[in-house]
Amino acid sequence: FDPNINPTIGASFMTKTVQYQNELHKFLIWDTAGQERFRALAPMYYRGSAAAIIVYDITKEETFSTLKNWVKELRQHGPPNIVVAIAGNKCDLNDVREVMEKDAKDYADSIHAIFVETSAKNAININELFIEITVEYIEADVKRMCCRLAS
Ligand SMILES: Nc1nc2c(ncn2[C@@H]2O[C@H](COP(=O)(O)OP(=O)(O)OP(=O)(O)O)[C@@H](O)[C@H]2O)c(=O)[nH]1
Repeated sequence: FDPNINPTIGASFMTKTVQYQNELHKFLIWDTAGQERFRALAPMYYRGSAAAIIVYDITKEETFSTLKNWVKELRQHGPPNIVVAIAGNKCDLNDVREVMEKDAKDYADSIHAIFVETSAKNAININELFIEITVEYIEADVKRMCCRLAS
């Protein structure tokens, strides 16, 4: 975590490896810029993706509304089997919270998305988020394989 990080220009790339059931799973991550002026670039990155993490700021209600637009866009133009996860970030700032955890969780459930509140600053629930995505991706993959074998 770098408190003085500059806003993302276009997109930035990073990797993260998580361990789940004695296997290592490597994520190749495109962090797309949040600013509206870069919005048109996002499809280049989510088009071939296995998962998308949509992040809002629990201290800013408007970021939760923007998130809903991203969900709509992903559903319309993203890969059909993409795993969607919603992260309510900055949960270390609970005293200035504007988005209730229950409201966000109810919304995530309604669209069958993974939901966690995170703090990039205090490293809360970051690994858990990636583990949940790993589990959902593996389960979906197993289902796909079973369908292929059955047909
Ligand atoms: N308190 C707190 N501040 C955070 C946390 N995560 C990010 N920030 C701060 O929030 C600001 C924005 O963080 P960014 O990572 O640039 O946010 P972003 O949404 O990726 O922005 P773009 O790069 O423009 O897409 C920075 O000042 C960060 O230091 C967190 O978990 N807790």
